[in-house]
Amino acid sequence: MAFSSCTFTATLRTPLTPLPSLRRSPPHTTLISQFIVTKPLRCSLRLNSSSTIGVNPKKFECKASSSMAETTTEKGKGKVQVFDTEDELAVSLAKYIADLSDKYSKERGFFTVVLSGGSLIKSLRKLAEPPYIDSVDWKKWYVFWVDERVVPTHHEDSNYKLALDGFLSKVPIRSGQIFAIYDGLLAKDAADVYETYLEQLVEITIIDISEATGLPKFDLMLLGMGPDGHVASLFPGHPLVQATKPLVAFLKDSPKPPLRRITFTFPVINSSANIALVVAGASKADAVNVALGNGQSSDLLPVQMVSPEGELTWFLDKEAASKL
Ligand SMILES: O=C(O)[C@H](O)[C@@H](O)[C@H](O)[C@H](O)COP(=O)(O)O
Repeated sequence: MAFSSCTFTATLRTPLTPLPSLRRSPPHTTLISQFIVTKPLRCSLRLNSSSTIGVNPKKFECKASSSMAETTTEKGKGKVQVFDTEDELAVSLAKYIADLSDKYSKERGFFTVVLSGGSLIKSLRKLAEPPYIDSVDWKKWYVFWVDERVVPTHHEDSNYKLALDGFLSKVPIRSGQIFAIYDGLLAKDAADVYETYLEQLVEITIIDISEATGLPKFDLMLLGMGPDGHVASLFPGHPLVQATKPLVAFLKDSPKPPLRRITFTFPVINSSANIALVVAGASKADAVNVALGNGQSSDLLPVQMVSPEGELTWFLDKEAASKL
């Protein structure tokens, strides 16, 4: 990468605190030798007799659930929770995140969280309310983005602005621990700088490292999914879906506007300790059915490639699950 340390610190967003003592680490070129191709997700839903969701019990087995959700787990394939309403989904999501925050804050002294854009941010609203606003150890949080649109951070399309307005401005996370993708550079340069920044944070152990891949291992990645099954800015049929490097890539041809975006690629997404896929609304039902049910697609949907080193948990509302 063509950045001196001096350029690197100068490229940080103004609200952020630079880490001037950091030295640049070598790139991950020796660490990513091969992309681990993941199998499509399959799950087995278990429904009780009082279930109101539209799942065909012939396709799925049923088992005990929490009071608000139908919960399914199949070893290695993820946990699937279906909620009657998006509000119930948001309540459960807040508890899930708060529990992980507690675990990693105690175990590691840090909690690294990756956000996406879209409706996910609204679904985080319960974290900014009691009891979590008071009980979560917010000073341990370090926040990142899985993707960003190449627009100024005050632009309506900015994922940073979306998260700031909808979530981050309502919780006491230190501004120096919020790592936006820098908007003042060419897209490729901004992607390179962000990747270098991740390397720096791995070096000082704020971001964990995957023993399996040698890549940054985030404690929690919160992903939304588009109706076409895209996650992050990895779209069906796009070459970046199969990319093994860089860890942070740019594209100029996003099928979803805006065209120019920056995105993590699957090797780093799948090195995560935990991934939550948060999906609500009927427009997502077909893609959910391809990923979790018997639905067919001529393309491998990007969401089918989400397979973290750790735990995968789906948060679905009943509309998104309606074709299962
Ligand atoms: O920048 C983006 O566009 C997002 O990061 C993107 O990956 C988003 O998460 C999905 O498109 C789902 O968005 P919705 O939940 O709004 O459908």
